[in-house]
Amino acid sequence: MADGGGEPDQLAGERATAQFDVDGMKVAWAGSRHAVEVADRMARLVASDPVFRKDTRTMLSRKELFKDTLKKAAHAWKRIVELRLTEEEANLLRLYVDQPGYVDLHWGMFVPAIKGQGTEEQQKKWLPMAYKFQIIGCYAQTELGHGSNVQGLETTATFDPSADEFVMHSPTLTSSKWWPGGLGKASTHAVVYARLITEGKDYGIHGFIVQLRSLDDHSPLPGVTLGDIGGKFGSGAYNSMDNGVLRFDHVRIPRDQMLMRLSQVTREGKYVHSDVPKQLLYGTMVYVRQTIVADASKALSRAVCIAVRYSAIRKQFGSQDGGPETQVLNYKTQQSRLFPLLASAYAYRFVGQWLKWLYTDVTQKLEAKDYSTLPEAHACTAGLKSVTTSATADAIEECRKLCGGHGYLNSSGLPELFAVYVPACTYEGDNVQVARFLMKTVAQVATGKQPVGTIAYMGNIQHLMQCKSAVNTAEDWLNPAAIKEVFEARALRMAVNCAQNISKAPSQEEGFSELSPDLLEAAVAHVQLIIVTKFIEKLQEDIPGPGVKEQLQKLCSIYALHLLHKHLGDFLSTGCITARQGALANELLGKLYAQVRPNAVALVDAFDYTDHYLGSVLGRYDGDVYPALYEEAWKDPLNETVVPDGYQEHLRPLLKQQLKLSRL
Ligand SMILES: CCCCCCCC(=O)SCCNC(=O)CCNC(=O)[C@H](O)C(C)(C)COP(=O)(O)OP(=O)(O)OC[C@H]1O[C@@H](n2cnc3c(N)ncnc32)[C@H](O)[C@@H]1OP(=O)(O)O
Ligand SMILES: Cc1cc2nc3c(=O)[nH]c(=O)nc-3n(C[C@H](O)[C@H](O)[C@H](O)COP(=O)(O)OP(=O)(O)OC[C@H]3O[C@@H](n4cnc5c(N)ncnc54)[C@H](O)[C@@H]3O)c2cc1C
Repeated sequence: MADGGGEPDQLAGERATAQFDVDGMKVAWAGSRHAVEVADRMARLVASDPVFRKDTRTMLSRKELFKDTLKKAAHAWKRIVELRLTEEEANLLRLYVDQPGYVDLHWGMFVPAIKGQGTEEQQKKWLPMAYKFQIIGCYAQTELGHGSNVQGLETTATFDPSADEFVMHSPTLTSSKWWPGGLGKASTHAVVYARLITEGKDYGIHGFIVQLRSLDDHSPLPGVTLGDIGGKFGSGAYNSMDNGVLRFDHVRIPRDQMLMRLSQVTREGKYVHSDVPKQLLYGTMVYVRQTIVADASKALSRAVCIAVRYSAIRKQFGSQDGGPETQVLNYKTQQSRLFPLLASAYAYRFVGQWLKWLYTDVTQKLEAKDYSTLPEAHACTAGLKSVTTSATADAIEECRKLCGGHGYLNSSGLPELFAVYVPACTYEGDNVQVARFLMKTVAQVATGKQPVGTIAYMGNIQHLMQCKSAVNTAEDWLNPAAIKEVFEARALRMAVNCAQNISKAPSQEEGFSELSPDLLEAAVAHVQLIIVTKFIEKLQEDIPGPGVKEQLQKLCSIYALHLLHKHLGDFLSTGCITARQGALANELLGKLYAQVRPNAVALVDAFDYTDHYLGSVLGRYDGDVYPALYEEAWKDPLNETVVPDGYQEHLRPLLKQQLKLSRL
């Protein structure tokens, strides 16, 4: 037993109570036995390499942190090349290095933008250089004056037929590119979004590949002003990233650096639009939003892993007769706050896996010039991105609170995790696009068109507008069909209500604007239905391993029923359930929490995170929390001297003066 009541063996005891096969759950979480093996190997590779240490990261100055990020990125690349890692392995290695940096944007947005919007010829020219890191790229879309409103961007790319070149220019202060990651200090190139002007006409926003820095000495090219936009929220955290500012003063680039898959400018300056839909301009955002959903489950599962393990270690208050103190995980309030987050981590994981499949499917269809599923892919990625990121940010903060005071220490890993994660709510936009898609679908259903995919349920309008839930006992809520029906009815009724109210407005745009808060709620209901449905569908698959499916069934019920409890107002006001049925759902939740309790530690073990990746003294696998907390404190630079800097100037004179006064 450790000093002061911490019991490392406590977690071994917790693991012994698990009622399922943890290895089987690891496979369900990772997606396949192969995925577990690769992830495990890459996580250990990173954890055992001293260059990837991150335990003092929050104590570094911004400059030190940035240099450390450059070092880690270069070292990661060296290992990738030396070990001839596959793309899958390399992606995982970067994930476990766990330090935001220019490489995220290079691989995550620059390369996909060229792949999605470049012609075959352009891909052949630029991608090999990007793949070998002969150039470093970023994605320069947002400006000081406009972020969400992409059509409002002001940077211009004016074609000069006499030189066969585009002239890139920043005409106003607000047209300065502002925010792009990797732009400030690292990138040599960018995909820049600018208004295309040719033959005196403005054709709107298009993408251009622009070289920004010399490949010899990294200095900005003539006419290019570059810098970092300054420190960001939290210590360590996203400050490792050089989010940047960029201005152009009549910078010339060759015509063939306009990304020309969607539209072209001819040698004479004629603008030609191809048969590819113009929405593909936003294709990189669909791609990256899909990865952001997958990242949500990673961030959430890390926070939950820390909070569950620590809650099993931490004890507060004894029994009335002076018996042993209670693990805080045994408090019903702790369970009712923590277990829905545990269930959400699994729910987001499975919806993320499905979304990856959807994206791959859409990409294959686009290659075959079938654009029919693009609107649904856009709505799903935008909606899921928005719902999962905001819930995850809230959940990380909730996990911090669930760890009490120690959760507020940097060494718990939770403050930095929150600070790194929270901008995910902001970048890549909000939910309004989903609502537009829903309103279009409602209008199409009214004309008799049968919707497909995630909106197929809307075709069942006759039933869903009128049905009443048949739930009569708490256990009836264990039936996935009962859950699905009420989530579908709620989402459809909220969408139809919005459509009806919009139709009463003087114009559709006014209706949209007036009802946008309600539209947002309808969009959230639709997205929550998708998450619940994909979890239920996952359970229809063959899931090997004793007890694994049973645990997932419990988590699925918890995920859905906690949403029902949280949004009870929606379910009641749309008449989908009665107050009694709502109370029964809550009753079942309490029972499910008790059933999850003995499995909680094993359920977070199934995430298979190394202590390095978790980066938390509270979430250690061995549970030896108190000695680690104690040891971490002494590493703080403030403890380098016993008497602090500043004592002679500010403390000593004060104390002496007070002493003199008291002697008077
Ligand atoms: C690697 C990890 C780190 C990530 C770092 C983050 C990087 C970034 O932040 S990059 C910058 C991201 N920027 C944004 O996300 C901007 C957010 N803004 C939006 O999404 C806006 O709503 C935006 C741009 C779609 C509005 O576009 P605009 O053309 O004015 O609007 P709109 O008329 O609504 O849309 C036009 C059509 O395109 C469709 N559409 C919009 N977006 C997409 C899309 N991504 N894919 C397919 N179709 C789309 C709409 O549904 C609409 O279709 P229809 O005409 O059939 O109704
Ligand atoms: C850490 C970080 C990294 C980033 N990386 C990149 C990058 O690599 N490349 C890049 O180009 N950009 C990047 N961005 C920029 C990011 O994409 C934008 O911040 C984002 O799109 C939001 O735009 P904005 O900041 O202008 O907010 P605004 O659009 O000004 O939004 C402010 C508020 O207004 C609301 N709002 C805006 N329009 C509407 C509307 N039509 N209806 C209702 N409400 C609305 C928003 O929801 C928000 O609440 C990054 C941002 C961050 C924070």
